[in-house]
Amino acid sequence: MTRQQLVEQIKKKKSYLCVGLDTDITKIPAHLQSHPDAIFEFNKAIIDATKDLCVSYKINTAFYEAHGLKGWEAMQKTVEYIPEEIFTIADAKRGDIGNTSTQYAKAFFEALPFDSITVAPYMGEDSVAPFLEYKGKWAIVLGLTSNKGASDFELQKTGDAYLYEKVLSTVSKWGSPDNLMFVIGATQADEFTNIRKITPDHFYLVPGVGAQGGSLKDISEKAMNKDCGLLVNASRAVIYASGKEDFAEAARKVAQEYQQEMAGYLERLNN
Ligand SMILES: O=C(O)c1cc(=O)[nH]c(=O)n1[C@@H]1O[C@H](COP(=O)(O)O)[C@@H](O)[C@H]1O
Repeated sequence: MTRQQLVEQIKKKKSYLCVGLDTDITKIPAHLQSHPDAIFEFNKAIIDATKDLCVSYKINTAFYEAHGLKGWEAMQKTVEYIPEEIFTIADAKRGDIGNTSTQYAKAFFEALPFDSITVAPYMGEDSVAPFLEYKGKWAIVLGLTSNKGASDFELQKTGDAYLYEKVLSTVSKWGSPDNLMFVIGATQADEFTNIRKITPDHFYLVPGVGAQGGSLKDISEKAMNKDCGLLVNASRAVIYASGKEDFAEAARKVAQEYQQEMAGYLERLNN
């Protein structure tokens, strides 16, 4: 998917919501747990209930890989079920020496039809480059993450800048705002303004609202750019809104609350 197509979807749906399909078999409603294709059945119901409210789905591959071959099959069926116009993210956090990254890129961009993949930048340019060679596909590189461990490396100073600042300014030269995004945790509100200064044009994938307590308001007010420039992810807050038979309606209700709040921030952008 191109940047222009993504921006059009955001405008059309008045939403920059990404629903995270972190589908944990132990957390899905009891009546589905014994289904032979439980993960896909759950995802299908969530997608049907939320697809008009979000512009992206993020499949966290860990929750699928944990089930071996059956999990990979559920992942494939899920990504193929997602409507064409919705941006798909393989949250796989890959990155290795060049020839290995090339195989990861084939796995997620050719064998599976994802639009994008999350990538760790620690091994440098040759580990990220293979993900940037596909037209219409994206690498989403970890910038400043939402977790406590972000302070172990990302928020350590190297010279007079934080390591994450160096990652943003260096990695942004490896691709363009048309094929490269950054992960910025919603819990890192103090840094949003600074981050936008370093990378004014890039899209950010922003996880950490909902269960991790990050603020949609903060990120939207401080880090939106003229194209919106944000995909805000919520996983548990949406997909586990109810653990009962009404799980899909409950997910829709939460997604709708996010979408309506987002419509308000997008409206301000236009004025
Ligand atoms: O790359 C990610 O998606 C990611 C980066 C980050 O800094 N923090 C973070 O929570 N994530 C992912 O975003 C999702 C957040 O899930 P919830 O906290 O349930 O909304 C999970 O799939 C995490 O693996």
